[in-house]
Amino acid sequence: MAPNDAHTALWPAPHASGAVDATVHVPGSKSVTNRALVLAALASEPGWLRRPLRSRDTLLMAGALRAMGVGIEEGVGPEGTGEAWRVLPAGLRGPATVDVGNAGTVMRFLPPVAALSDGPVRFDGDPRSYERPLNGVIDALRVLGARIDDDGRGALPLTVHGSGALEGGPVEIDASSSSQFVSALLLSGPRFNQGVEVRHTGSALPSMPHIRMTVDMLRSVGAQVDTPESGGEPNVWRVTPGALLGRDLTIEPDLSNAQPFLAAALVTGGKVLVPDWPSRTTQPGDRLREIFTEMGGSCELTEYGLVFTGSGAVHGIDVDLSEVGELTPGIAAVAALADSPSTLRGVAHLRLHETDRLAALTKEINELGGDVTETADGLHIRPRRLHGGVFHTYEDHRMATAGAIIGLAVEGVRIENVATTAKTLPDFPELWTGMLGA
Ligand SMILES: O=C(O)C1=C[C@@H](OP(=O)(O)O)[C@@H](O)[C@H](O)C1
Ligand SMILES: C=C(OP(=O)(O)O)C(=O)O
Repeated sequence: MAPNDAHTALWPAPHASGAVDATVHVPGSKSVTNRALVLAALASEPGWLRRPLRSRDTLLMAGALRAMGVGIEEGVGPEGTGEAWRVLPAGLRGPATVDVGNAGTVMRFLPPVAALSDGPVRFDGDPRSYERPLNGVIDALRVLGARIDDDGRGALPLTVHGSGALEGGPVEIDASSSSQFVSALLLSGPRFNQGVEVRHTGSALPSMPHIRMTVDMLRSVGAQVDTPESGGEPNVWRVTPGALLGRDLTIEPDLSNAQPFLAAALVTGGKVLVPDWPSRTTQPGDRLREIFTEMGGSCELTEYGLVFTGSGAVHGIDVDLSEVGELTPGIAAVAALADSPSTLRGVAHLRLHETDRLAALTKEINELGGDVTETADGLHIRPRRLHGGVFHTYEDHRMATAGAIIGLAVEGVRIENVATTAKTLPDFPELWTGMLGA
């Protein structure tokens, strides 16, 4: 295949001839892997990441940290089992160049790290990365003492002129367009001279579980973090300055990437086991147990993992997805196959994700004969009999997996650029056909 053919190639989405019955080993979490890499890079001693996700977003994060002088070596892990990365923190260096691709975690989490380096760090990325909001991070870093050159749009490309340290202290931001602004400032906060106090001042903050993930992971490497939940003021997070420990961390499976496989059990009336589903987690994908149960399935968390079983019936749902926005494309796909209408709410910020997900889902499901309308903050989905056709993906991994869910139930769906799943799940086509026993 010529280099650009992958972008226009059409993948015939497999149609399920019966109920699926499979065990699917889902690779590590993108959000946990990229936080673990940042925290290990900022630590005062080496650490291990076991079973890290190796996908475009996490390889970009590792590459960027290496460019700033951090050692990230291939290893087999302290017990000699499983793939692992050994992270060797070092004085952060500039000049360096960072390619963020279209990874929200890389473009938001790394400018604060770059502010701690001893020289200029240039950030650039895919065309879409220029359109994704970064103003919360840029403005906050300037208030906290950083020098940043950008073109004044509050977005990429930009250069952070690191001076070896950052003063830190209190800062107000409007993070209503992305929770990643808050996570970004908290993750590097222990290394700022005064730590950091982040006060969110805008309208509702999305993706709260991802902020809890940031706080949990900071605490697990020894940081002191005060949060609204720990008795602090609403919308205020405070991180005390201090050294971070190097940890030996095993990365949980990516529960948002487990979504299409659970959806397969739901829409085919089958059964899927996802091994190593954590019994306690901050990942938003854990909410699927409740959401897909309401949509017609049932699940059991066993010693082997999560067993999700479809009943043969798929019901519509009325749900606020503001906390778990990244689950929207997969839920919309299932809702398009349901026996009653759905309303998905609280996700206006998805217009600023990998693509405008509300517009993309509406257009692509309707082009297969569906009846979806956009609302101010979500989607109305009235199920209709769908037909085959091309499902465009707009370089959005979750559009590709949403199209694959529909393809299970609708013959003749062809997914454009299924390779875009490499952002977080490079093995998707193989895992999908493996699940179907093909
Ligand atoms: O911090 C994270 O790892 C993420 C936070 C969320 O971002 P938004 O708050 O921008 O939706 C989520 O959608 C994204 O997939 C991952
Ligand atoms: C919104 C997402 O990614 P990002 O980390 O690029 O924001 C996502 O994975 O659904």
